[in-house]
Amino acid sequence: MQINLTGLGKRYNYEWIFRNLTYTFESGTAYAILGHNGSGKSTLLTILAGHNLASEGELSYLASGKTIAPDHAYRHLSLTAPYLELVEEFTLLEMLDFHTRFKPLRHSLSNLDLVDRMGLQKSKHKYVKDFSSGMKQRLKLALAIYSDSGMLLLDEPTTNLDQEGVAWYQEHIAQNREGRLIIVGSNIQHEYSFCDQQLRISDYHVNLDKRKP
Ligand SMILES: Nc1ncnc2c1ncn2[C@@H]1O[C@H](COP(=O)(O)OP(=O)(O)OP(=O)(O)O)[C@@H](O)[C@H]1O
Repeated sequence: MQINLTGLGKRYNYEWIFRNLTYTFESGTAYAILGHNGSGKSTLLTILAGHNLASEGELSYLASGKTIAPDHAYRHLSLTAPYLELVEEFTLLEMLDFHTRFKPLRHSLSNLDLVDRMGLQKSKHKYVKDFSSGMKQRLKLALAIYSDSGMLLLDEPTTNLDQEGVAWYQEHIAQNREGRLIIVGSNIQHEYSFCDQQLRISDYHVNLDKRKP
């Protein structure tokens, strides 16, 4: 997998969030998108995921050397983000049945195998709405990490996780990163410490001072 960005820019109304972003993301590499609150990390991730449109520039996806149409990119990626909701009315097993109908799991794992990997055996018949916030986050992460996708986009992946949950995240990423393109939006070291490359979104902010005569 490869994502190529050329002169990418995004603005909301009259406010440019970033501009002139030219960058290549490649399989086998993990990237951290870094920046302070409100700097545009989530905005860039939603554009990469095809959930949001750039205001200028070009974005292209390649799989095995072939161009993928942007509206088909979702087939190759999995995403987790604080704003993405689980189906609260499902039990854990119902949630996994629903999800894996659209996105099968990697390594031919069964849904029960995934329950084991999450360490949520005792909660398999519990409604998602009754999960703690840390259990919900672990479920969201597991669905993303264990989906059979070449691109893994993780926005603030350890939100609501305690120390044990963070260790679980690090362990399962390490076991499932090989050959994949991973992009983490974060400003917390333990979320992106495994990443090979760092992209500072603030390097692409429009510096208004520079435009003054
Ligand atoms: N739909 C929207 N309409 C208008 N402005 C928006 C919209 N979404 C985001 N913004 C603005 O874009 C900027 C970047 O927001 P974004 O959520 O991408 O930042 P972030 O780096 O992910 O922040 P955080 O670390 O707080 O999650 C902010 O100023 C935000 O208010």
